[in-house]
Amino acid sequence: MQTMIGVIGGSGVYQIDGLEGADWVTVDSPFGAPSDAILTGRLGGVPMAFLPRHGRGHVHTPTSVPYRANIDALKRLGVTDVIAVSACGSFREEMAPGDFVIVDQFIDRTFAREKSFFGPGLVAHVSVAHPTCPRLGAACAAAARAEGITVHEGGTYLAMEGPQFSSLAESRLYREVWGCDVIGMTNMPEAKLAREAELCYASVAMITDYDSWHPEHGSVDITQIVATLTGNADKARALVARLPGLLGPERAPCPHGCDRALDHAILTAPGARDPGMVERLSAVAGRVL
Ligand SMILES: CSC[C@H]1O[C@H](OP(=O)(O)O)[C@H](O)[C@@H]1O
Ligand SMILES: Nc1ncnc2[nH]cnc12
Repeated sequence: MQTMIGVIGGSGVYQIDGLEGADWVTVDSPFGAPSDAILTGRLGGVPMAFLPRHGRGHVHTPTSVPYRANIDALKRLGVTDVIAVSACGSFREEMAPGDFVIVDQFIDRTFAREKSFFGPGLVAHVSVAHPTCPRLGAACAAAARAEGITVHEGGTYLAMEGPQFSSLAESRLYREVWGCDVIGMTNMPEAKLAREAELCYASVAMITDYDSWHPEHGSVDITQIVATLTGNADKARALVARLPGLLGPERAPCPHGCDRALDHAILTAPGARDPGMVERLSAVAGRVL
């Protein structure tokens, strides 16, 4: 099978450079319009698709990002591996602004978003015990190291609804009681939906600030975040440029089973399935429907 890398660019990452045959394509999805057109092309001989999560010009809030349409559209284009690049606050002294963290766990505190492609008439339950792909995460870590980026492998991401940043009490709770490492507003339900769509998903958290727990840094300051974002975005683009060489054009089945997540997940009997739902899920779940 052929590799196709999908990159979801977060705050500050609205385009990537160097794609051969670069073309912004509009992809229709039964789940609505994606955040923007998708930049397609080839990098290092490997097909790539880039989608700015908030749209060019940053028009979507973390709540209004059309997560289902985005993942469905990437799947329709043939993407096999999704790299999510996201600005995050840090709960750890040693995870400093400018560092990257390869996230491997999440606590999902979002509450105002559609979290599944499935529903009445087509019910499915996938496991997200291990919501990211270790193979893809290791490639991102290797790419970061090759670029001289300080990278921490493994970390728990607290996904909050936003758009306001956390209170001091919330920040302390997430850090001291729940043991989280970073905080952001967008990787959930994105990671859950990628798993439902049988896509390998890795999350690269780019630290912009210390959230509000840090006694010497005080409240989260958006001006400081934006200043750090610019440097982080350049590093993220350099990391992405390394991925084709690390992943290669040919792809074996995922050793962790991300691409087979739906093997036993659908509970609705074939004769009881809603034909409209089956049609809507033709890209996400077509392999097993
Ligand atoms: C720019 S600060 C808050 C904003 O940045 C992050 O977005 P993304 O994850 O898309 O990089 C965070 O989740 C908030 O949406
Ligand atoms: N401190 C923070 N909290 C939530 N999302 C963020 N994105 C960047 N910094 C953040």
